[in-house]
Amino acid sequence: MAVSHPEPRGEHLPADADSVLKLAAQSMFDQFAHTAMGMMVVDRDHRIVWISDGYKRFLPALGHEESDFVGRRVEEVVPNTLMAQVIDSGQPILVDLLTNQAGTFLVSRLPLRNEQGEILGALGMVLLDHPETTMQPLIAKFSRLQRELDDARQQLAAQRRPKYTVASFIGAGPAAMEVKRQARRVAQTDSTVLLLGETGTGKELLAHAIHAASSRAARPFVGVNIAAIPDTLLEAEFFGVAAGAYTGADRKGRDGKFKLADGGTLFLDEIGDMPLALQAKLLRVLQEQEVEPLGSNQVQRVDVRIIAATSRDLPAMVAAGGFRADLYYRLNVLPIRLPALRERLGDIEALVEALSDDIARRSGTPPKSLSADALDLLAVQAWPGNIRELRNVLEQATLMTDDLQLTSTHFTGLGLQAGGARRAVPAAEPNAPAALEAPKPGVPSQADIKPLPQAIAELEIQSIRNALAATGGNKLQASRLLGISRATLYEKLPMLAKADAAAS
Ligand SMILES: Nc1ncnc2c1ncn2[C@@H]1O[C@H](COP(=O)(O)OP(=O)(O)OP(=O)(O)O)[C@@H](O)[C@H]1O
Repeated sequence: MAVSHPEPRGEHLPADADSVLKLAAQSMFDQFAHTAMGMMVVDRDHRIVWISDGYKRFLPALGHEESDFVGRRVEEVVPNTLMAQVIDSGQPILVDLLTNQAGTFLVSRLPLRNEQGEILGALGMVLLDHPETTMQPLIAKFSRLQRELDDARQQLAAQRRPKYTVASFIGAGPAAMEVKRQARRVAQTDSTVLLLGETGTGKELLAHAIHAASSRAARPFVGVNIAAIPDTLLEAEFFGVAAGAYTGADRKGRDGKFKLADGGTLFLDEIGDMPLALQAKLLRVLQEQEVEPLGSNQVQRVDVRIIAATSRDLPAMVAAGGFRADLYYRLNVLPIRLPALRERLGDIEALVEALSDDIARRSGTPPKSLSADALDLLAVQAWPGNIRELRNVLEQATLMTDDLQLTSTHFTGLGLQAGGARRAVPAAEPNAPAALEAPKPGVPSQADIKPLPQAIAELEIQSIRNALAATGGNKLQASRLLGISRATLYEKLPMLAKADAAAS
């Protein structure tokens, strides 16, 4: 297309390419600064360092004043912005629509680099502040999609909101009070916390509580049970997968747990089960606060507080070469040891009350009280599975009867014995047919014969129960005894709960 230009008067363009480019860049910037509705500059830590005068008029709608806007991380004060993505990826977003409570805007975002090409930050421009008038159909569709996305994000945030506070950790004895004191103290810091204790002592509950009491409470709490994920998938689960790195389900790329927990807390449950190769990578992430998704050669900055937990003896694992010493010291900054239930039996009554209320609320049944002899019986048990086991026993006793008060008989029926020992309870058979003929001594009667799939399933359930009982609930040890992977054991655990429910 021929364009007629007025005859240049006076100065000409500089002759060398470098100067021409500099001139072009300067002119473009001046032009944009003039015509754009607003501009902002953000540094590589996502903090806003400058906004133009034009931008300031959006501040009231965003709910901020200049003094509490400049200096903040852009994603905290501009909902739905992609400035952070531009900085982290180094890729510009030349034209985009941004919608938030201040309106819908046509925006452009460019990374800012130094002469070595390193990212220093990004420049954001609001090109048009009422694009709906000129781009109506596109905007309508975009606004609908954005609303749907906001709803989905809110639902996700609600799911990730902490479920427990420090007050949810029931117990008023000295051991429980000390745990709560330590939890409140570490919540005030941003350091790594290591929760140590047997299975079922409340490590996950406490991790939620520490997050809820910390300055990160409004940001996500993301939990990963390392023992439940096959080793081959752990790396992708932690660090994510870059788009295009794989075919199939991960083709579009996927954020890892570190990224999902950005700004919040990442709970690494069963850290003692982490394979050695991944321990080295985790250590690097903790030191650098940067992750590199699989199949990408770009790092993403993350700001994550780690709470790790284990029921295993980490110093012994370090000594045996199964856990890296450097990672152990990195994690063991603020250790909290959770007492086993048998070390705080004085809390049983308070725990029973809180757990019974919770069971009643969840099952929609009236809350049940416990007689004194029932409490005495519970107080002499060893509780290898700790509070989780206490809860399961209460749940089974509650579902077994309509009585509003549970007595010791309800619990002896479940195998609990006065001396604290356990009697094996045969699995109930609600649909067992009546005996067809009198059994001959030494020969099984026909009524004893079960369909093979049922017999196999029962044997499987019983073997898993035995392995868990023999290892005090340690799933890794139990899976080793059974000769199956931890992941397979976790897949099978719901069968046990189903069998319990069917038996009661
Ligand atoms: N102090 C407590 N007060 C009330 N409930 C508790 C307490 N401790 C644990 N629980 C309950 O016991 C169950 C097990 O707790 P949790 O999952 O936190 O234990 P854990 O130590 O993380 O177990 P694991 O090591 O097996 O993952 C949960 O239902 C939890 O709510």
